[in-house]
Amino acid sequence: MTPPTTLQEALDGAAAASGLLVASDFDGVLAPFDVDPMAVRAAPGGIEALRALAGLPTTTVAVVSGRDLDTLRTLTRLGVDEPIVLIGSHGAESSDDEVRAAMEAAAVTAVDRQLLESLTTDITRLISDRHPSAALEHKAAAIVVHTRGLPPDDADAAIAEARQLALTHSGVKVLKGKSVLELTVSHADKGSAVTALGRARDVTARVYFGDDVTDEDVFTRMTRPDDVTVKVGSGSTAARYRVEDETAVVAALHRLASARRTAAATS
Ligand SMILES: O=P(O)(O)OC[C@H]1O[C@H](O[C@H]2O[C@H](CO)[C@@H](O)[C@H](O)[C@H]2O)[C@H](O)[C@@H](O)[C@@H]1O
Repeated sequence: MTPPTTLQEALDGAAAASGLLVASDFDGVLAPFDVDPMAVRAAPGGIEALRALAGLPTTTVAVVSGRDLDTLRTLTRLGVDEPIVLIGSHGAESSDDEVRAAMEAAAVTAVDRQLLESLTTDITRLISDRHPSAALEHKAAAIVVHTRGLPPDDADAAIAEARQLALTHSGVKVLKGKSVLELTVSHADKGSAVTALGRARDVTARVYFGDDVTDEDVFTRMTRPDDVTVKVGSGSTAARYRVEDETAVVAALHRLASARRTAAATS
């Protein structure tokens, strides 16, 4: 069979799979950025499209994020009884038992928590003494330095100094995201969590939307012919397809839901 050449063809192909996993990153993919991380809201229609997909037969839906699980639930407004899997803290946390079991070896330990505590003390002092206009976000397994909205020189200096300081704490992983430097003690990654979910549900096609470096862990793991990997926005990527922004993601999700509904009705 000729491989699909456009995203639409690829989505239509995935829609006909016997078992389908549809997973999406949150910030910058389902939700536009905001200077205040807690003021973020999902783009209109995105969560509704995920709900529509999750209601279809043999279709697994997940929202995957660097956010804490609790924060992700609050921001997506997805209820605990809804059949949509949440994967938080870059794979370290999940609402799904099988994903949690698969990621157990990467769980945060008491030693990791101690490391995070001492790192947090040092980073908090650095930011309050030298970069008070940068903001800090505290998560279960990480501390995040936020620089969105700062003049570029100030942002660069805050990130560079925080990175230097983090490197003096052996065992801390440094993730450079969009206007953020995430300093984490987690050993998990989104790619392992998403592929574990796909295995647990026995899916034959997987679709993933992501925009940032941590989503590349998913893109590089999803290389089967029927996998559809979609990078949102600019920048180099291992994804097979690209869309411009959150609005295009919502449109793609609705198209996928509609094609899968048709496939289910005719099978
Ligand atoms: O994996 P994601 O769902 O993409 O989460 C990655 C990080 O997203 C958040 O930061 C980003 O969104 C903020 C709100 O719009 C924005 O202010 C920041 O500049 C972005 O990088 C979140 O705050 C981080 O904890 C996540 O790791």
